[in-house]
Formats: sequence, structure tokens, C-alpha cells
Amino acid sequence: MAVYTQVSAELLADFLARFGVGELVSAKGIAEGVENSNYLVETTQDRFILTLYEKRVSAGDLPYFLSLLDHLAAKGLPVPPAIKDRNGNAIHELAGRPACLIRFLPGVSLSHPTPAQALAAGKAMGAMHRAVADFDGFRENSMGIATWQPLLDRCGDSLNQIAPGLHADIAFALGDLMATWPAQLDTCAIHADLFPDNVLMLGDRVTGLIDFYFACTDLRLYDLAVMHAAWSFDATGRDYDAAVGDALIEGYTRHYPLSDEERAAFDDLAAGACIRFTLSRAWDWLNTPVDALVTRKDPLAFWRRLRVYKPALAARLESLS
Ligand SMILES: Nc1ncnc2c1ncn2[C@@H]1O[C@H](COP(=O)(O)OP(=O)(O)O)[C@@H](O)[C@H]1O
Ligand SMILES: N[C@@H](CCOP(=O)(O)O)C(=O)O
Repeated sequence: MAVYTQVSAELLADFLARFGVGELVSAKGIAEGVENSNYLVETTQDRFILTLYEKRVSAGDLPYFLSLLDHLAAKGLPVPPAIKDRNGNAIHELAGRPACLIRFLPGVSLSHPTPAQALAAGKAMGAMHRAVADFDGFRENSMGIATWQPLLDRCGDSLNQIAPGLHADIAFALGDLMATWPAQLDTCAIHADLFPDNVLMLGDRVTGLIDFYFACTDLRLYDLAVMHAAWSFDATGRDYDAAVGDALIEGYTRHYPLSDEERAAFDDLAAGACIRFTLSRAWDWLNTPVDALVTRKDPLAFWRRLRVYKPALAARLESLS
């Protein structure tokens, strides 16, 4: 469930009046998602997504996210720009939260992508990276490699409640990775969280890339590595689907062929993605009450993926034995 902030019909009708998008017909809270409150809003003219930004998205970052979306939409990418009101403003306040009215995109997010769908999604990421070549916005990755050790320290020994030895094992894997992290590879604006639930599809066609709220400037290939780690495994992280993983890379290379150096670095980048999502999920796991409305995501599902990207290292870890 992801409706943290309730918006009354009266408040919403007043809000919509700022935009000239027709009269309110209906508004339904959207259960999917974890970060923000989202409503599907229907007016006499169209459908929209109303997003109220909760504590994890800082209002100061919204201009970056929205200018990136505008840039990509102007280049024909299937992303949802925010609608501007009659005064040209896209960022508003509603029910005490920063809020945007966002273009509705058709499609559904997949639970079990096929190789054909992965090929299309990989192509979409390649097209997105081509399209940001002349985007000059900058945002530091708030979940980048420099933040992993501090987050590990904040999680502390409580990690061992999730799996015996997990704290020491992550520290060891991170130390190993820091020594070989390919920081010299090129950077650009990346999505940084392009999981299957953030790609809308109809059949084998990508109809939407959504949820840009981790977007930032970081290694271009790290974006593909995050996607590869997110898409190519079952929900437990035990079963690797090489056909899906290969199709993602194949699709991406239609826009951006990978150099030998990039191919050699790919497993390190994907191992980084495993550590990043293990840590963020572990933090949430340890700090979200069991009876909270949000479903906690299993940190070990990402940790287990390390077995595919770093088999020799994984074999030495107590928490993966
Ligand atoms: N522009 C959009 N068009 C259509 N559906 C959307 C759009 N944006 C979000 N959604 C729907 O809302 C859900 C949650 O959105 P998301 O941005 O992933 O939330 P959160 O940031 O809370 O994780 C998505 O899974 C999708 O079903
Ligand atoms: N994709 C991350 C969590 C971020 O949630 P999102 O709904 O904003 O994509 C994970 O699965 O750990």
C-alpha cells in the first residue's frame, strides 16, 4: 500500500482547478509503490497520476527529476512529465506535501518478464542514455558507492539478525569491490532503480519508464547493472534467468555497444547493485515495524544474487553458505 497522505475530494477539486484539465470525476489511491502517495485521478478530460512526495523524496531534488523527465519526453521517450498549471508551475503543495500532477501512461508492470520483454526494456534504457547526452542537470547519487559503508555502519550488527555473519560478509564484499570499482567509466544521468515495476509494458512494447526519484549522475553502465540484477532473477534471488539477462544486454547494445573494458567491469557493477539493494532493504527491514502498512522487501533476495556475479567471493561468505 502506498497512500500515506489522504487528500479530500474538495481539496483535490480545488487543486485540479489550477490546471485547466477538466473537472474531477474520480480519484483512487494506488496500492503499488513504496516511496510516495499516488492517486489515479480521472477528470472530464483525461487521466492523471497525482503524486504526493513523502519523506524519502526531498523537495529540493524535484526540479532535477522534473527537468530530466521533460528532457526525455521532449526526445520522445515514454516517460511521464509533470503537468504545468496555468502559471507554468509543475511543483505544488497539497495536504502539506510537495505534489505533482503527472501524465498517465498506459501499460502494466511485469512480475515475470520474458526475454522478448527484456530485450525491449534494455533497448529503452539504451535510448534513454543516448537521450541524456545533452542533458546538463546534475544530482549526486544519494545511494551511490560512497554511501554504502556509512549505511552498513548504521545498520550495524543488527544485520546478523537477518542472516548469521551478514555484517562481516557485507563489509568483506564491499572492501573487495571498492578495490576494483570501475570509477573511470563514463557517467551520465541514470535512472538507478529501473526494476520491472518501474517499466510499464503492453505485450512486448515499452509504454512507460516511471519512478525517476533515485535518478542521479553516476556510471552509465551501473544503470544497466542495476537493471540486470533486478530483472534476471526470481523473487528469492536464487534462480538466475540468463536468457532474460542476456536479452537486456543485447537490447541495450542496440543503442550502446559495450567495450571490452565495460564487459570486464560488468560483474563488479552488478555486485555493487546487489550490495546497494541488500543494504537499503536491510535498513528498511530493521527499521520498519512488522505491522506497518508497507510490505518490507527481503534483503537476502539481493544478497543471494552475488552468487552469480561474484561466485568465488560468495563461496567464502558464511551468510551465503
Ligand atoms: N505516470 C504513470 N502512469 C501510469 N501509472 C503510473 C504512473 N506513475 C505511477 N504509476 C502507477 O503507480 C505505481 C506506483 O508508482 P511509483 O512511482 O513506482 O511509486 P513509488 O515512488 O511510491 O515507488 C506504479 O506501479 C504504477 O502502477
Ligand atoms: N526498487 C527498490 C525499492 C525502491 O522502490 P520503488 O517502488 O521506488 O521502485 C527495491 O526493490 O529494493
